[in-house]
Amino acid sequence: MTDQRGQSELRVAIAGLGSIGTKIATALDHGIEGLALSAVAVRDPAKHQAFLDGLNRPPQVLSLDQLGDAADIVVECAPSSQLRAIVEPAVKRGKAAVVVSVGGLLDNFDLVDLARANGGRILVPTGALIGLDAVNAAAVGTIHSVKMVTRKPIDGLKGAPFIVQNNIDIDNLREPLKLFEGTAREAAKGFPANLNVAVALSLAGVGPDRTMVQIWADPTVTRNVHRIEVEADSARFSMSIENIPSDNPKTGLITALSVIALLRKQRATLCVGT
Ligand SMILES: NC(=O)C1=CN([C@@H]2O[C@H](COP(=O)(O)OP(=O)(O)OC[C@H]3O[C@@H](n4cnc5c(N)ncnc54)[C@H](O)[C@@H]3O)[C@@H](O)[C@H]2O)C=CC1
Ligand SMILES: O=C([O-])CC(=O)C(=O)O
Repeated sequence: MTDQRGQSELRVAIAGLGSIGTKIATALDHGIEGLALSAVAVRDPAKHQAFLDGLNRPPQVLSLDQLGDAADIVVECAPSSQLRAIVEPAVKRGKAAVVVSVGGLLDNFDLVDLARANGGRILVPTGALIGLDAVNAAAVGTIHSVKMVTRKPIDGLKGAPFIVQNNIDIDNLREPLKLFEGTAREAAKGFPANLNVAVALSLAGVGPDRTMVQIWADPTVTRNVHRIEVEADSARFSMSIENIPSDNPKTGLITALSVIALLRKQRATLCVGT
């Protein structure tokens, strides 16, 4: 199908139909200007059959490595352990990969070179965070420091490797406990399913080794709270966001919406924000 500008519809594939992936699939099925859902990859097809049958235009169900053939944009919404298996075949074929498990990108950064060599692209949405447009803009000048403080309810942190390895009991907390203070790179290792936002912030700004992060387990909050402070030669800004957890308590509801907003921009006539 072509639009009024003679452009053909962009085909989108989704890898992983969990809390984020199903919302993006539904939005595409309901209609995003110039885009169509062409394929999905799931771990257990039987589990998702009823959902897929309920879509107006059910996509093909393919393996992870086939998505780059069936789509122009492959959206990664799976655990970070699958990042390479999803992104590599797509960018090798010169396609775009939208990455939500952005923490996993740090250990697979050669994928950026691979994309560059093959005309592919890697797009990181703002996700569960706020204000990466301002951080991007400030980074065109000089950023002196970026600090982030994350507070999450206990369920949003349970099972994180840093907590398990250090035998920290967070189940019986009555007061906020600072679990971690360090760089975004270290945070991504210790909290791979909880701190993607810190890595996205670092890639927008001063990188994973200069972006400083605190992580608190906080039994007094019901939302995933992120506060950012940036000091730059163009501006000083503080931003905070209080995310309502989705059916996956580690994942804020706004994350899927951020990806949908990014997808809308791919073919929108009016684009607002960088
Ligand atoms: N960038 C950001 O701001 C944020 C990123 N995330 C990250 O996004 C990713 C997805 O999050 P959710 O949707 O909440 O997770 P989820 O656990 O709800 O969904 C992940 C899905 O991937 C599927 N999956 C696992 N292995 C697969 C495979 N080999 N092939 C196909 N599908 C497979 C699972 O069955 C599950 O349905 C996670 O890595 C999470 O850490 C989460 C929140 C914010
Ligand atoms: O960054 C993440 O992985 C998730 C997160 O903090 C949120 O949803 O607020």
